[in-house]
Amino acid sequence: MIKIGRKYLQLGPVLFAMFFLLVQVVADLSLPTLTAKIINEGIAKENLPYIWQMGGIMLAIAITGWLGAILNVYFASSQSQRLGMRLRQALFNKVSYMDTDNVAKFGNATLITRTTNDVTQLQNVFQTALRMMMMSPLLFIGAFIMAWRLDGRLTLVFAIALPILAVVTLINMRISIPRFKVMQEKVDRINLLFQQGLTGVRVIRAFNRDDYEITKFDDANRDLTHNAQVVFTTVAMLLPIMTVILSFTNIGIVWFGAKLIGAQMMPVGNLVAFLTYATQILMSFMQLSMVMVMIPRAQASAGRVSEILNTTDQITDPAVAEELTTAEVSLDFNNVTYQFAEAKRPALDSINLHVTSGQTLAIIGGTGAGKSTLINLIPRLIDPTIGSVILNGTNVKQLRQAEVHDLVAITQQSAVLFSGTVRSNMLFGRPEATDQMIWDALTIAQAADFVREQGGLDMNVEQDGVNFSGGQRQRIAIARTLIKDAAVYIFDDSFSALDFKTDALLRQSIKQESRLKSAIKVIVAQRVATVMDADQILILEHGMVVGLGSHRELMKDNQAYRTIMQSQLSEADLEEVGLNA
Ligand SMILES: Nc1ncnc2c1ncn2[C@@H]1O[C@H](COP(=O)(O)OP(=O)(O)OP(=O)(O)O)[C@@H](O)[C@H]1O
Repeated sequence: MIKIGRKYLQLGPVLFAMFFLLVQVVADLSLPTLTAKIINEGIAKENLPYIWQMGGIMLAIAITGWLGAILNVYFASSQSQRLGMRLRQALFNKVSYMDTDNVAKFGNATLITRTTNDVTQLQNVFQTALRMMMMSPLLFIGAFIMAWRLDGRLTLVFAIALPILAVVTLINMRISIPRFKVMQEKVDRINLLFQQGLTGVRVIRAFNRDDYEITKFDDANRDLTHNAQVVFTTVAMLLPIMTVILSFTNIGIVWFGAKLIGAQMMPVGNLVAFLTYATQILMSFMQLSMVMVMIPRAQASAGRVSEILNTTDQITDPAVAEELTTAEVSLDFNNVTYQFAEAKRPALDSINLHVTSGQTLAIIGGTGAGKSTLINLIPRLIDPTIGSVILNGTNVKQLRQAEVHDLVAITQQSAVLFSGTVRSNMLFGRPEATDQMIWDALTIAQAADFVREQGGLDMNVEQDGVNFSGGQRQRIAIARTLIKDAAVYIFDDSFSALDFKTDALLRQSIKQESRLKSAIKVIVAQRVATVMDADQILILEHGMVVGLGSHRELMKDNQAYRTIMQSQLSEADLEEVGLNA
């Protein structure tokens, strides 16, 4: 937590906050003594000029203290808000560049809780630190010294009151601190269930699991509520206990004070001032204990936030990046093997590929064969466990990630659209694109007609593109990939949501578009019809290459390819390609 404070707070404003706090504390501590003086010297001796003079001084001190308090709150609040703002930004930046593996390891729910809830905890504790945490010890010690100066004998009352208060506070902290610490994890769980419930709402409904999900959420919600109730009730109980202790302390002070006054050993004003100091001592002690309860929770939040900020990514820019020396487009896989961290066997095993400018590489294979893993290696979303991926003659590991991302355009398996308009989604692919360029890309992707019909480029796109059909979403996502000026265009099973005719038209348009002529196209597909006219067809099975060649070559001597053909094409189609059913 201290590290976070040192990194995100500004020294100047923090010193100002401390200074103004000191002004307030000095004012608060001097007023009771002046009250004693006014009573002892002014009221008791009926010295009106003295009362006026002292009254004026007290008013000036009160106003100074009040200004000190306002300015302290101003600096404390602006610093803690600034810390929150910068911390949220740092987290967002970190997550934006984080390895996809790390993002998956944390999970969306906790990343959101940590960026919102945990940062708010830290913001609150720093706000409190710059005020209460500094004020309470100063006030406690200061009031004790002032009370001692007024009458050392009366301070013996605290020898009874403070130990009782300390024991009560310790018990309170022992109950509340562990529960405060786990609070964030319980909020995580709520977020996770809520997110899952929202994204999976259709599946849940289709399987009639609404009650099950609702019960699960209810359990988590009750758990959080119960925990919070215990914590806050325990902390709240401090106040009435404190009031009782304070009342008994005051009774003790008045009792002994009256005796001292009766014996003419203490003036009346001192007793009045002493009572005020007693309140300040006990109140600041209680405030301090409440702050102490906040610290472990904030410490837990600081740990959770730092865990994200300190995550080391496996995929980083090289210390000295290489420059691409050629504009010649090519893609090579040299003996590439990839194994997921916890997996028993590689998802890809010894893959060798050589694709040249203008070629289309199609990748076909069953579910889990390793198709997505293979294409994720191209834009360096993951790095090979063994071997290398060479783009335009250079190992992608030697290039800056931004350069690799510039060279590769990709449409993921599930089309992701952002809330905004069709235009804003398209500009995501190419910020400087004109309307004409956008329409051209939409036309190639067979999306122009329905976009025109449904409202044009300014048509609203809702979050996740829910106001489009699956096929329409897919086509806009493809258009967004096509508008980019890239060396390699990748379509990860992106044509699966399209009907046969649109699929064929789209591939035809991509082939004819002169801008895309020299680029490499990588098409992952399940349908043979989609891959048949590719220059190279790669057949993957359990991460291994079981066939690589053109349709004609594979038809001749590749049993795996022939089997896929037989399983997918009609008898008439098989006759046409020379295969009997
Ligand atoms: N994050 C992961 N951790 C561990 N194993 C994984 C992970 N992602 C994928 N795998 C495994 O790696 C293998 C290849 O997965 P991949 O997603 O590349 O298959 P795919 O051919 O694209 O499948 P599909 O056609 O179903 O999308 C599978 O056996 C899968 O279970």
